[in-house]
Amino acid sequence: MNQDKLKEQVAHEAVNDIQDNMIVGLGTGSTMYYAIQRLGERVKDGLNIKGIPTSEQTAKWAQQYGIPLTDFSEVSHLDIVIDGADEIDGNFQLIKGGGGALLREKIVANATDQFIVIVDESKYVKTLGKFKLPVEVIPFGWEVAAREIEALGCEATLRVGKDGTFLSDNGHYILDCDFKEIHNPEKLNQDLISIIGVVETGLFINMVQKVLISYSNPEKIIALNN
Ligand SMILES: O=C[C@H](O)[C@H](O)[C@H](O)COP(=O)(O)O
Repeated sequence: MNQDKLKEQVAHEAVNDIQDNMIVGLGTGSTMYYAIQRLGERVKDGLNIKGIPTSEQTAKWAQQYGIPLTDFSEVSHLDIVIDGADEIDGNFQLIKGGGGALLREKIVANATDQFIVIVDESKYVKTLGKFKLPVEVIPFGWEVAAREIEALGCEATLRVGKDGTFLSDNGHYILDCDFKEIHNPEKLNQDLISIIGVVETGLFINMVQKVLISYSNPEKIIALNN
């Protein structure tokens, strides 16, 4: 089975957890696309929910599929948040931000006690770090922040988009940091966040309640509860 099919299956499974009257955090990325599409079908069939999107792209898809949206001016707690990830390890620690949405994703994930992560088998790893860790930084003086980040033991590359330097939805830059292997994600997160100019990191530490992983051979979805 190809990776897109695995993403679709795990996304559909997660959407089964959504019930009437819930406030739902909607993550970002290609796996979430399938969840948004499926959720839109359920809304069409009468499911009454409101979503909070974690990116402009997700907001567009939600509108396209007829999902009513709300925001933090109306809501302070979310009943459930569903999101993809770039890597997850056996301790439920995550790397996110491959799509640049890590800051809003972390704000939304922090506002629930039901943060559900959906991944295909390729994202479930023994040690985090093969995927370059996205770190969101203020554009002014980003070079200084990058040098301090590199002093922690990585190579930090400024992300480039199709129109030049990539800008997050919040108007910030993203540094993709190649640590190779991250053995103490909690400490690294602390060290990074204490650097002036760093807005947020793609390390999601002790935030996940449940992960759903789709496998191809044999075909199955495994749920791990934290
Ligand atoms: O910024 C993007 C998000 O953190 C995504 O959740 C992550 O990159 C996974 O995306 P995808 O489902 O496209 O692999």
